[in-house]
Amino acid sequence: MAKKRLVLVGNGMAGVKTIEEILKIHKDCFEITVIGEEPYPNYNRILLSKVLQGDTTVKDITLNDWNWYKENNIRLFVNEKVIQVDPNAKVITTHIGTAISYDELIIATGSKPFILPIPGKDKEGVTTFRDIKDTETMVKASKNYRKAAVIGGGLLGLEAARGLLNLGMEVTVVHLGSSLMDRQLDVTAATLLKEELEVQGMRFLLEKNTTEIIGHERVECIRFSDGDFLECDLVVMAVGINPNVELANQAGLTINRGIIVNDYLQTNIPNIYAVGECAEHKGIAYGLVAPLFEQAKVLASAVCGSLASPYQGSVVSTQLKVSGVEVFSAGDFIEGGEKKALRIYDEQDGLYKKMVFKGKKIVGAVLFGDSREGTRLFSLIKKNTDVSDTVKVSLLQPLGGEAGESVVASMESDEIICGCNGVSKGSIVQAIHEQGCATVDAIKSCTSASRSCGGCKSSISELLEITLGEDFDPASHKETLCGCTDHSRDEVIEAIRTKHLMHTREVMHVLEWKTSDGCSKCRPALNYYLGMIHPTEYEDENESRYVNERLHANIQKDGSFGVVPRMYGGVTSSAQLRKIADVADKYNAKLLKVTGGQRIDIFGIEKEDLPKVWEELDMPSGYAYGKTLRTVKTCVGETFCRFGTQDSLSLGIALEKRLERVGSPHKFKMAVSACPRNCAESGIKDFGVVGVEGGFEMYVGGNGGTHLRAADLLGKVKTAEEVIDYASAYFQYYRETGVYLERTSKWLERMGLENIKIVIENPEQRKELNERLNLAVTVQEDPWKKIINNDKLKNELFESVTIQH
Ligand SMILES: Cc1cc2nc3c(=O)[nH]c(=O)nc-3n(C[C@H](O)[C@H](O)[C@H](O)COP(=O)(O)OP(=O)(O)OC[C@H]3O[C@@H](n4cnc5c(N)ncnc54)[C@H](O)[C@@H]3O)c2cc1C
Ligand SMILES: NC(=O)c1ccc[n+]([C@@H]2O[C@H](COP(=O)([O-])OP(=O)(O)OC[C@H]3O[C@@H](n4cnc5c(N)ncnc54)[C@H](O)[C@@H]3O)[C@@H](O)[C@H]2O)c1
Ligand code: SF4
Ligand code: FES
Repeated sequence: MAKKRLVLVGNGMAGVKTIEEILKIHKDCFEITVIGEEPYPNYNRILLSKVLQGDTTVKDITLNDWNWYKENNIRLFVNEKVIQVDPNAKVITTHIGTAISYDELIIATGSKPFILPIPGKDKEGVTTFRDIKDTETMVKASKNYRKAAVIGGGLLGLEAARGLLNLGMEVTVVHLGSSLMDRQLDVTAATLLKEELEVQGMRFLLEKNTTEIIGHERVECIRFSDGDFLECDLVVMAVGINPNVELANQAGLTINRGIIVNDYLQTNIPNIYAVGECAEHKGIAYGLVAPLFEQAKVLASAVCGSLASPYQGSVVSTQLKVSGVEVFSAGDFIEGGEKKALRIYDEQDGLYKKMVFKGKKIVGAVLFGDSREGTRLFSLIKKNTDVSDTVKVSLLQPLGGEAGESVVASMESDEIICGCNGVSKGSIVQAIHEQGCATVDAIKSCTSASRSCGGCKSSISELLEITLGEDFDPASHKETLCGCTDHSRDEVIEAIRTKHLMHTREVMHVLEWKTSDGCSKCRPALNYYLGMIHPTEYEDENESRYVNERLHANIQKDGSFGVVPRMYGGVTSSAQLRKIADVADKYNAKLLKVTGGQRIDIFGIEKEDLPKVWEELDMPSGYAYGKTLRTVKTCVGETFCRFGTQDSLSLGIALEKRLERVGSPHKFKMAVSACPRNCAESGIKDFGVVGVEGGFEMYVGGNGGTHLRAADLLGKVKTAEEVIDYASAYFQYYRETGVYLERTSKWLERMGLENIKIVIENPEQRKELNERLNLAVTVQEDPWKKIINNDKLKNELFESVTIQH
């Protein structure tokens, strides 16, 4: 008997997933034809954000390559757009006249980005962000132009903006509403998100309605309804999507927003189905892959005539794919009426967690700053679990109770680990036991987990470790420096040393980086490692640093900057205070604030005024923005305090002078207290000193921030000189062995206190560490002075801002 002819229009994520599911059920049931308008085989659209951000390449996001179609006897037509369906003759026709008959037809034409219907929308330099072509347009623009405006502060707009920042552009996100990601976040989470992204260098214009795109051939600026302008030479529209129903309309299918389908994805015309973003089920057209893949499974069963369970709609969860930001949102996250919220908000550390309950059930959640509980909460929401017997706040802690315990370990077998592909913990454990999967890639091949957004990779890796126990081979789960390379941090360091590599580009070239320019993760890390290894030869690459370090000041919420001059040991003078007061008045500072590190922060300085402020202050930079020694906090000590046993002020000042300016993997905070009353809080510092009878105790690995940790005792010495000797060796050892962006609290736990002690207590090694640190110290120069004395640098960094009124 001749096989039935199955035709798929749309070679995208939902359509091809349906074909994969069909092949799993009946490999040879159909003669399959796929027609796609794009010129590529099926690729992972989700990862275009990662391509733009420089974490992967177009080559690496193919889901099914050309061979896959051949191997499965699928006829593939690319670069062809289907323009007609004749449901009576059961024939489709493409724009170049290819006519194909079908018995069953699946329409999976996805969505079209919404384009604001405003004058100038067709100008050169205006793009959407939907496919490979758009991504390439943006990458190309970033090579020749500098100022990008992203219209739309939703998931897509923010991921695009992060990518453009990584490509070196100045990026302003223009958003219509008053808070970002308004479809996924409440106002508190959106505010925290905005603050975090501003720190990363993104600018925002909220409550702005774009009315015109202005320019000759190419965009030069955009105009808003309130009369303001924003200069830009690239505009990315990310203001939502509309189901692509053009073809369905022509075919006579019933349409609302999308193509109306029933619980088996059938349209109103027999033998025609719709799946993915183009389909509308019970009034909803979904825009995330998890529900679309659920639809694909149901449709595959239905088309194959298997007993399919009906599609009943989906609860969705989202995560923003921007490194350094953890945001999670699921279900119905806005409280009110019957829906009651439970919130935890740690304002100081920027952690926010909210659950929304309706009766006995949890119906929605928002997490900011720490999204580890997202998988569990989403599972409870999806399963409609009765949580009335649970202490609700415990839902935001790992099940085992112990903070830090693995969330994955405490998950039930039927809980979902890979949200995109609907793969449970049980299925992954089964693949490990029964199919011998021992790596994340093997799990991906066997179960599809981690095949889409990749957000579940770390959980899968953890599950492998838990399940395989001693058989777990960490080498096969080697953590690479970032997605641009297969090399780990240690391998990169080794290559820099042995091959004497001297430039980030050289490292990328010699180690065959997968991206041409690296990304926001590897560039700053390479810049640090190169400087640490070749202190006297390497020339720091300012452009590889994050914005605060590049501009040597702390960017604030409103785009102005905070300036913190150095005050050794927290000691100042009336002359310094007068200068600070004068500068604050002259440059309209909005706030003068004593910081937690005992320094004065001058807030509200405009970017272009920074060099003048520094010049007039005539004080060294306090490095409040730097990955280096921040401050040495001191108590007044024996000179003034009746309890003091040591001179904490002199020691604090000496330590600060010894270690200042030298780069480290992350910020490094110190304190010296002159007695165990510990007024300088030495127990929560990276290196803290406490004066005791007959000497000093030295404490290490403390942290008073998000991951609160009491410091461990490193040892006791008799003199201030010995403290400086130990502290310097400790700092240098951290510089040499720390992973970039790893605080000492984590580093210490990774290395083990005893192992660190063996090195630091060894006089020979301590001497060598000090010598290597001396070398790094010799090349340090005050960055404020350097910029003041260099007109070129000054102009490059501090030219005026782009927003005009
Ligand atoms: C940059 C970006 C990042 C994203 N990140 C995430 C994420 O992190 N998580 C998540 O869940 N979702 C994410 N999404 C959304 C996700 O990619 C989509 O939901 C998913 O791709 C939709 O699948 P689809 O098959 O319905 O549509 P598509 O993948 O768009 O496929 C439709 C295909 O049909 C083709 N086509 C259309 N009309 C015709 C025609 N007449 N003839 C022939 N071919 C035609 C189109 O060219 C296209 O290739 C992201 C989207 C983008 C753009
Ligand atoms: N990480 C992820 O899950 C992810 C990433 C990217 C894209 N996506 C999906 O891709 C699709 C498209 O994303 P999106 O962000 O464009 O859609 P969206 O609808 O989620 O967000 C669009 C945003 O643009 C704003 N907006 C609307 N009109 C505007 C105007 N005139 N000026 C300024 N802002 C305006 C809206 O308020 C909204 O916040 C969505 O389905 C999304 O879920 C998901
Ligand atoms: S730590 Fe001791 S010496 Fe220092 S101020 Fe406090 S009480 Fe005085
Ligand atoms: S959660 Fe997206 S691939 Fe697993």
